[in-house]
Amino acid sequence: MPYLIELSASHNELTTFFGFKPPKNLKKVDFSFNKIPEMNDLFRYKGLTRLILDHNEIKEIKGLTNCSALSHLSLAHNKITKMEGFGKLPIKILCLSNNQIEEISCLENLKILQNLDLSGNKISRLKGLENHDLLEIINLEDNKIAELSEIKHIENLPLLRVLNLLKNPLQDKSDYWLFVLYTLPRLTELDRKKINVEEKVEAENKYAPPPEVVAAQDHLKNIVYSMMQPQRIFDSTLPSLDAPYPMLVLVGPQAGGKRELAHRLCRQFSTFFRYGSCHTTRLPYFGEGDRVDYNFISEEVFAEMLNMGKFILTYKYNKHNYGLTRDTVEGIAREGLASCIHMDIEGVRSLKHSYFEPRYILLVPMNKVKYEGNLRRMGLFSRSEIEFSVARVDYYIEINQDFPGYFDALINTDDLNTAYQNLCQLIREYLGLSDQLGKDMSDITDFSKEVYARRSPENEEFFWHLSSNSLFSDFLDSTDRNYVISLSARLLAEEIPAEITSMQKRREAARQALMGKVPADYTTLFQRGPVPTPISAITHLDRTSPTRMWAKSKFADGISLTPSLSFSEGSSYRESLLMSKGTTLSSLAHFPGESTFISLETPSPLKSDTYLDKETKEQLSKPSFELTDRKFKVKSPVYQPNIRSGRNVKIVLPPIPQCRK
Ligand SMILES: Nc1ncnc2c1ncn2[C@@H]1O[C@H](COP(=O)(O)OP(=O)(O)OP(=O)(O)O)[C@@H](O)[C@H]1O
Repeated sequence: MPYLIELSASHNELTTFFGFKPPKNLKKVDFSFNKIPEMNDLFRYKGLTRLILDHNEIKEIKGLTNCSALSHLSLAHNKITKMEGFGKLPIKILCLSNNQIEEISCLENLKILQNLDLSGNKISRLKGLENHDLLEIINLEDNKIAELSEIKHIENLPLLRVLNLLKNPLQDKSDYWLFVLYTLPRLTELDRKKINVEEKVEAENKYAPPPEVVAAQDHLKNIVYSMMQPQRIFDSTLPSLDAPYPMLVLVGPQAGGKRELAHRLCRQFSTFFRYGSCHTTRLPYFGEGDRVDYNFISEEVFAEMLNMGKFILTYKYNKHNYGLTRDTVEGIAREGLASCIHMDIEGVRSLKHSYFEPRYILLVPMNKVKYEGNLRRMGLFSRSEIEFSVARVDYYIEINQDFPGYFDALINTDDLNTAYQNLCQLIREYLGLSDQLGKDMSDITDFSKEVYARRSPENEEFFWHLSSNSLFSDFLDSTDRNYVISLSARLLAEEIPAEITSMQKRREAARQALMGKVPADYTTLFQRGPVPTPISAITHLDRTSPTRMWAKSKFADGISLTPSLSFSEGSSYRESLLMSKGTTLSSLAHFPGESTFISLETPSPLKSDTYLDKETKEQLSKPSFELTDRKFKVKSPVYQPNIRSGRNVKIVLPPIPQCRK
């Protein structure tokens, strides 16, 4: 049969094959399911392209070296123990499944191999599969591959699309799936399952998360851990809900002068800012003080603090952990001051996810040669660390260019003194301070006190004149702006059903709490520990009864309360804004002066709270106190005023205007 092209002799009892003169054109041969124990030398079968010898009793691959056209060889279900005898054949499809092979070998010359089936063997390593640039499909099901690290042998196969590692011990590894997807990003099918895009993104985010994801995860983690702790109203929550707590964040590359500038700034603007020291697990550099520059802590303490929900943000730099704690910020806010903090860009990314709206000042040494020299002179960093830090200069500049507005200002720190002058100028502008005012910061508090002390219905006109011509105008304008910005954002944003339900629940809980009703179960769920009674913050008052406390307050001693929002129904919005921004009944209670009239203030959040319904507002605005002949008498306590700690220490927090994220 000289023209025979295809021969199928499967399912017989043949013990040998090709014991005849080969037909010239024979290309495809199937001798599967026979009893062939040994392969003959096929040197005469040069035209053979496909040879199937599955389900025989062959122990050794041999006799193929002259089959120069063989592209498909299948020897499944035999007794082969070694991969050998392929020579330089142009094999594209090789099936050796269900044999007794322990090691992948002799494949290096199969340069155009595309499909390899080694399932059902005893293979434990993937070594030997490298450099097969055309390999698209690998089936290694039911083998003994146990280590995820084996995957690295196939990670550079550019065309690998389908991989089967089912029934291998490495399947038991918890991160097997995502690890393989991350290591072999070009796969479309793994373990007979199509891979979807979400899984690929998940794998990428797990093993090489982009910085934005790291920051988002950090924020998420810190929020969750902090929510697991007893909840309280933070000192940094300003009475006007629309005004963010003022914060200044200096950001820039390592040892670029952030810390030094922050300290100098806080010294000069001590009536506005307090240095907020981050926590770190790195060792102190020469000259750095514990709790002065950083809080130096061990890895264990850091981890514990993290779990206890202490941090607002954390980040890693140079293998060391850094974090800004809630306590740091609240401690400063309690004193009525703004926080001045410095951190790396990683921290900023996380902080930008929070509700804080700081001013971010980028401090960059533009002269990289000088910066490198500074780093070297410090003698603290290795060569690679210095190179990394210098490279980060461009990184910071790129972020600033690529994301306009990401930082509020950029200051060149080549010369620290000039940088400081520029920084001061900037801060004065933010604070709305004229040069003259800025020169004597210590007067600010007195000045503010004076303004407030003079306030009364009689001199209201003077007050407005003053406030519209001084730093307070900036203060008010900024509050207005914040209000408008946040209001428009709120109006524009479409809430999803879950958000709407959540808001309704929160409003209801707030309403009920304000009405004096027992909070709903879910409210108490979060209050594991004793929830601080707002009133307890006023330490000089009787704690036993809120009502008595008010009655026994300093009025009796002749100290007056200046009206706040509680002239309320008739009071102007402008007034409300002014008074709500940190000027509270309790804070003003410290200033002696004429007691013109008194009424119990409605806490400013309530006044500005657009969520309250009419009925609640009316109830809340009912005066519970009355002044007759400068005497103070309790009528009926409608609710307990929500006066928080920290609200009564300083009058005005620095008016950092306009939020920008
Ligand atoms: N442009 C500069 N010229 C001279 N010295 C500088 C300059 N910039 C920083 N330094 C010095 O480098 C040292 C490190 O600065 P600093 O601690 O303020 O940096 P940092 O940015 O806070 O660093 P880290 O992020 O590591 O805490 C300080 O002694 C500072 O005086």
